[in-house]
Amino acid sequence: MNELRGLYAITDSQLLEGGRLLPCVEAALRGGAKLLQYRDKSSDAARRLREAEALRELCLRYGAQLIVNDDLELAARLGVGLHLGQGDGSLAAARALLGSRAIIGATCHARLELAEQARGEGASYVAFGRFFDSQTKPGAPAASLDLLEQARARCRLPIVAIGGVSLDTAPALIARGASMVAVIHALFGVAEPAEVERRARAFSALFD
Ligand SMILES: Cc1ncc(COP(=O)(O)OP(=O)(O)O)c(N)n1
Ligand SMILES: Cc1nc(C(=O)O)sc1CCOP(=O)(O)O
Ligand SMILES: [Mg+2]
Repeated sequence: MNELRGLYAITDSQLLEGGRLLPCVEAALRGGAKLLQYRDKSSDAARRLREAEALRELCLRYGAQLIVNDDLELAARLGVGLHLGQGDGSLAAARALLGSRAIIGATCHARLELAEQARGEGASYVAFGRFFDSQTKPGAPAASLDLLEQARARCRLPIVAIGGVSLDTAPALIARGASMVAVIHALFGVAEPAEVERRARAFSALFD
């Protein structure tokens, strides 16, 4: 499995509507994204399956890993990774179903004890946030850079930082111990795939 370090791109159905999903995701992968999360809150199961299959194919082509948000059944059907928030179901059950090689991530907000628990239940990475103002999820609980430093010191899993991550804010997160930065708006909130690729390259270069 690839090292969990670098850009973690997360899709957004509103930002990527109108046929933009695949060209913009391909641009992010061309720009070096290592993980791609399919985050779609709709209940259109047929479309979700179709889109996730297409994303799995793209990830395969670019050597990246696909993670499905929230939906254990879809992740199991496609044989890909899964991200679970608090309240999205049992991490231990997901690990049992997806197997030891699957990448499974857990939302820990700003709480170190949740990271410890997630590690015990088989998480591959822990995600903390939101670190900055987020256009995508403005109401997510806030986390501080100090928390990130404490997590780095105490937590033996790769750490994902999320929430308001931009090319301006990412360097501080990486300096304080983030293994990956998870980005929606600052990556996909632009019109042209070429600009998505440029931004992905710039995020990826922060990890060199
Ligand atoms: C990498 C990463 N970190 C955190 C989240 C948030 O998960 P959750 O709290 O379950 O919220 P939703 O994304 O489901 O709205 C995430 N998706 N990815
Ligand atoms: C999906 C999500 N979860 C968060 C958390 O803090 O758990 S913040 C967030 C949104 C991230 O999008 P953007 O890069 O546009 O801020
Ligand atoms: Mg969730």
